[in-house]
Amino acid sequence: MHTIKTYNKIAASGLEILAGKGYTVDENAADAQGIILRSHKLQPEEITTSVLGIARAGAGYNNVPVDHCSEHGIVVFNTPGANANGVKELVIAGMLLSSRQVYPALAWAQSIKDQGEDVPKMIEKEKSRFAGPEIAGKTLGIIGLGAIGVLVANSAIALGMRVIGYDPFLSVESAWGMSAAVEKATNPDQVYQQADYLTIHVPQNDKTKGMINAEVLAKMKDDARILNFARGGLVDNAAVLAALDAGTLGAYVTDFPDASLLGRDDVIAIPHLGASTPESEENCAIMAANQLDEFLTRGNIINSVNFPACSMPMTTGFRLTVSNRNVPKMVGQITTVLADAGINIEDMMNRHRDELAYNIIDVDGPVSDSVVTSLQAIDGVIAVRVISS
Ligand SMILES: NC(=O)c1ccc[n+]([C@@H]2O[C@H](COP(=O)([O-])OP(=O)(O)OC[C@H]3O[C@@H](n4cnc5c(N)ncnc54)[C@H](O)[C@@H]3O)[C@@H](O)[C@H]2O)c1
Ligand SMILES: O=C(O)CC[C@@H](O)C(=O)O
Repeated sequence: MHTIKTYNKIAASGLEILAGKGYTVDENAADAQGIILRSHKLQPEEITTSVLGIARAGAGYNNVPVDHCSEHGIVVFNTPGANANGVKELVIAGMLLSSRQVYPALAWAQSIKDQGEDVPKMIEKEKSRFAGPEIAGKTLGIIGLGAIGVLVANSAIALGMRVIGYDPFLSVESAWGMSAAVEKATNPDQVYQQADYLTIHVPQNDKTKGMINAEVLAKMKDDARILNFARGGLVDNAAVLAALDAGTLGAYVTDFPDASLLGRDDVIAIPHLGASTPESEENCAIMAANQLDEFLTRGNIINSVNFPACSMPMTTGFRLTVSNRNVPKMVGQITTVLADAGINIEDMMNRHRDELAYNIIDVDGPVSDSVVTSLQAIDGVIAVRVISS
């Protein structure tokens, strides 16, 4: 049976699924076939040649060396939407915290602890320093209308806000789930210019890194508040600090603070708690465990970030999976090897995504080592697995 190596604290409900199916789950495993992790920044040298699949129990996978995995035919999974509600709730809290100055107000209240009977009088006298606007009637701008962005949009509408969102790759699922009251921007500037609150919910990648920079900040209202529950690298912290110092930005709420952001009343620094709820942690762990099990035991790919979705029920007791570069004549060469070995294909699925393709082939009998060697020898084939039930 397979071994799964874990990094970070993965919810027991997910690990129990794997243990219940006979997997060995071990944070010290040396030659695991699967890895489950959360925010651990996985290095290529930590991925042994035994690894077939890696499941990120969460949405963002910029801590996994995906290109390296693709080169070696390792399938990387994430758990879309599984922690979206946890993040949404903290985003709403972040808007309220930054608006009503809850953070400096609480700190001040604690600071007068030794003032004895004067405390109630001081509170009434000083409270006006911490007044702040309500969010109802204000405009929330959202960049990225995926699992989290849509939930935030719908909740903000329910709280009486006007919501304008931008997502050039809006999925059908997001469109179905989003309130019709959400206004669709055709470019991000429309969002930046109108937002009283701006929240970003996009993945961090080469195209989005540093997207909130001095140029964007210059387009925003002077008292706008920015919320970043996506990734630290999306925001240019130096530009944010300069805008806060210049009084051209109201506040910055971030789940990804670095040292430069700490110790200020106008920065609400949260230690990456967006998905730290029992519900989100369990949802992510269960989804990650089930996807890894489906892949390791049946070769089915669900919610991969580098390979195409490809799954079908096992029609025979003998299955082959082949990953290959997405170039012409691969299927022909693979099926020829099987035909030459007298192996009959009962069912087959071939899917591709960008530069990679994946084949599930159910055959009528055992596949010998020499057939596997012939398949591996085809130029463009990355990995071959034999699975039998
Ligand atoms: N703070 C936390 O604990 C926490 C938890 C979950 C997710 N996250 C982060 O939030 C991100 C979003 O999570 P999600 O579950 O909503 O992911 P998702 O994949 O469901 O949604 C991301 C959306 O961003 C859109 N997008 C991509 N590039 C864009 C661009 N340049 N401009 C506008 N939209 C763009 C996509 O089309 C997609 O709809 C994750 O990638 C992760 O980094 C953080
Ligand atoms: O595992 C976590 O706590 C954070 C997960 C979050 O950053 C994500 O991208 O899903």
